[in-house]
Amino acid sequence: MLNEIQHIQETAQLLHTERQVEAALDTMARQINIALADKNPLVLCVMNGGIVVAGKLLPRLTMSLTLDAINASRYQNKTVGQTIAWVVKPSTTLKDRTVLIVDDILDAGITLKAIYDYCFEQGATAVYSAVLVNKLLDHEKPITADFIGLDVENHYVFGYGMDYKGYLRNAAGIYAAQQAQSL
Ligand SMILES: O=P(O)(O)OC[C@H]1O[C@H](OP(=O)(O)OP(=O)(O)O)[C@H](O)[C@@H]1O
Ligand code: HPA
Repeated sequence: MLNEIQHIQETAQLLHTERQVEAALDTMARQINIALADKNPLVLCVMNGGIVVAGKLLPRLTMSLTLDAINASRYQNKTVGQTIAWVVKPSTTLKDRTVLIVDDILDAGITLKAIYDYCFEQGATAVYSAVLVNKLLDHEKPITADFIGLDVENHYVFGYGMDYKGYLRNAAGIYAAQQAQSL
């Protein structure tokens, strides 16, 4: 496995540098600070991928807020999505709260839509979403995010929380994985 990960890392194409990602996070935070200034939001970090984005975004936010996490996993460390496994649900109540869902990537949009619906089912009054990366696909998605950092073309990407088979979430930039070879 580690040979494959090393190969993926060495052959990857850099799409957005660390500097570009940090600038995108600044812009997202500015927009969120305006939109949610007096909303006392509950920030829901979508584990695991959302952890880096949430960690980088939170110190940039200036309103009063609380933090919780949800773990809805559709890819389960693979590169093709399946049905969603609800691994962890938030421990705080969403009732009567404005929720800000924070995730690393909006790909097909199935995960975000399911979490969005879940928040309303739990009694949230308003639900916003922020994703660092929006993958450009040639078909409609069930949901769009309110705050988007960067667009990427239809590659399998990693870095800034996004994984390749569970690895490379710590890459300090956004990279496109080239086709994996049998190693
Ligand atoms: O738009 P979609 O096609 O539904 O995919 C996006 C979701 O996939 C990834 O999560 P994953 O299921 O890989 O779990 P992870 O956060 O633990 O990586 C990512 O973090 C998003 O939550
Ligand atoms: O391109 C991706 N990379 C990492 N995780 C993902 N989850 C959905 N799409 C992706």
